[in-house]
Order: sequence, then C-alpha cells, then structure tokens
Amino acid sequence: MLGRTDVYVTIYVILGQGGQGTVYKGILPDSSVVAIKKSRLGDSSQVEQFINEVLVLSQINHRNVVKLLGCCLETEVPLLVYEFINSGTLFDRLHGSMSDSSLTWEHRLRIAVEIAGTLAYLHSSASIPIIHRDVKTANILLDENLTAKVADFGASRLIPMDKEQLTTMVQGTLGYLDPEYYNTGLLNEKSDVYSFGVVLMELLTGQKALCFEKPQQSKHLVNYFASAMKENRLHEVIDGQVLNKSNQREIHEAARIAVECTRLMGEERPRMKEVAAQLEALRVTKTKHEWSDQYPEPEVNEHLVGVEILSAQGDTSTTGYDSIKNVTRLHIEAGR
Ligand SMILES: Nc1ncnc2c1ncn2[C@@H]1O[C@H](COP(=O)(O)OP(=O)(O)OP(=O)(O)O)[C@@H](O)[C@H]1O
Repeated sequence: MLGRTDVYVTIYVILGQGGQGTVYKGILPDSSVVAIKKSRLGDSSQVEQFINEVLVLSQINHRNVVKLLGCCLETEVPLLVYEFINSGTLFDRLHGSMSDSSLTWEHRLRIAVEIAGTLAYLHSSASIPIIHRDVKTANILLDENLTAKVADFGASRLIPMDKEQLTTMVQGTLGYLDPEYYNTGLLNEKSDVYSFGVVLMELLTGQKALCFEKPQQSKHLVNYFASAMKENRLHEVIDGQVLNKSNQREIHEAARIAVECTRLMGEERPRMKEVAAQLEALRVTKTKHEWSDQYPEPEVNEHLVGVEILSAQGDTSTTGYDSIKNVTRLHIEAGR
C-alpha cells in the first residue's frame, strides 16, 4: 500500500467502465503504470464496495490476485489504485476484440488451474475465508505471459470463522450466478465453485456464459454443456480451435469437472481445493505423456541389452523416468 503520502498520478486513457465506476490507465511519478478505479460521484453503495475491496485485498498476497497499490477513500470521489495488468481480460481473449487462436488448450488449462488454485486459497488458506462472489471471465485479467490475475473484489465477502454461510442480498452476474444462492440468499463458498464451473465451460467451448441471441436450448452455457455431455456429443460444443487427438482425454476430464462444479445443489459440488488438484493433475499427466512421446521406453530389442548392462553397473534409472520426475516436480513448484 502507498500509505498516507500524496502521490500525483497522470491519467491518460479509459480502460473500461464497470458496475463500480470507471477504470483509467495512469502513470505514477516513478514511471510505473497503474490502473485507477474511480467511483461514481455521490453513489454511497459504490463507496461501500470500494471500502470492502480495500478490506479484502489487504488480507491477500497471492501471485494470481491483482495487487492493490493504494487507495484514496476520504475524497469526494474515492479512488483505488492497482498494478496495471497489460493483456486484457480473459473474456476479451475468448469473445472480444482480442479473441484469436493464440489461446491454446495448454494456456486455457493453465489459466483454469491458476484460477482454481486462487479460489481454493481464498476459501481456505487466506487468514479469513473469502468468497469472491463475482467469478467470471471479465474479472480475470491476463498479464504478458497470459498468467491469470483474479480481480474485482468489490462484491466479495469475508466469512467469520464461526459461520458456514451468510445471508446476503443476492449479487453476481447472470449466467454465472449459483441458482441455489439466487433462490435462498444463503451464500457459501460453493457459489464460487458454480461460477468457476461456468468459466471452465467458457474455456472449453469458447462460448459466452449467457448469449441472448442464441436459440433457447443453447442460450445458457451450463444447460447446453450439460446436455451435450449427457447425450455423448461433447465434441459438438468444444471449441474447434483447441480439440485435437492428443488432448481428447484431458478435455473430457475437464468437462466432467465443469459439470460437477455446476451441480444444482451446492453440497453436491466439489470444493475448490479438489477442483484445483484435479486440474493440476491433468497438467502434470499431460507433461508426462509429452515426455514419454519424446523419449519412448526402449523396445524389447538390442537396446534392452544396453539398459541391462547399465543396471548391472548399479545405475537403475533410465533417462525418461528421471526426466519425468524432474518435470513433474518443476510444475508443482511453479504452481505455488
Ligand atoms: N488492474 C487492471 N489492469 C488493467 N486493466 C484493468 C485493471 N482493472 C480493470 N481493468 C480494465 O477495466 C475494465 C473495467 O473493470 P471493472 O472491474 O470496473 O469492470 P467489470 O469487471 O467489467 O464490470 P463489473 O464491475 O460490473 O463486474 C476491465 O474490463 C479491464 O479491462
């Protein structure tokens, strides 16, 4: 945080307009680029959301959460200052002006792992459990390496340790909103699990969560996706840009996880921790497969003789095996 110092910011472009106000790109005197969120004049509920965001973000230090650098809450128009994330939102990459084929399945799976890991951290590892409450692709920013940064904590809630769920005014975004929370007003971590399931479906299909222009049966991604899964026609809904022979198994498994996350009853949905572990396992297995394709096990022929000679000399490892172990370990470390 910047603390109580006067800092002059040069504002030079509008990045976007959200429910909470306008976001500008700015530059600090030390030349660092920042994003500045400005509340709408005279809207007290927005000021409350700003204060909430400061409260929540000051509890969090995570590489996949956008960093809050400073705030200015006493002024007539409150401001929040964040690190600038320069490659747009996941929504824009998938559906907007930035949509292109550069988002491969490997990128999408890694982004899914990063979001799932971040939500698992918010739900169970942060000092006070946090429910984001507005998980959607428009709230996932991407940096130059396409690393995901979860943003927009204005609607999030800190859950007191002695409470399993909270009664709140229902808030969220259509298409991502947990139907159980919508009907009961009872909020718990499983609402984020539902919204994450929708994000995973978006990554798998390249389609929007809710698309009014589409015919009734494909308007809601969750229903469309779940019936395709049930009727064994998943290939019809998966983004043609990502599906190929070598990733069918992973895509099918990721689709199964997405359907589990969007179950109608919250208690039937998995926890984010389990989801993150299952998706991470898909990535690790993928790396293993890639390595074994590159360094195939020796066939039963004269090569085997060589291996036996090595074994007799006390070296029982093969290149492929050790390499696989190293790669797996590297990925787990990088995922922290
Ligand atoms: N830290 C940031 N770095 C770069 N761009 C940002 C940053 N924060 C927000 N933006 C940009 O500003 C836009 C508006 O952000 P904001 O969070 O206010 O709105 P939203 O998520 O689109 O809408 P809502 O708040 O209604 O959910 C985003 O879509 C994004 O393009």
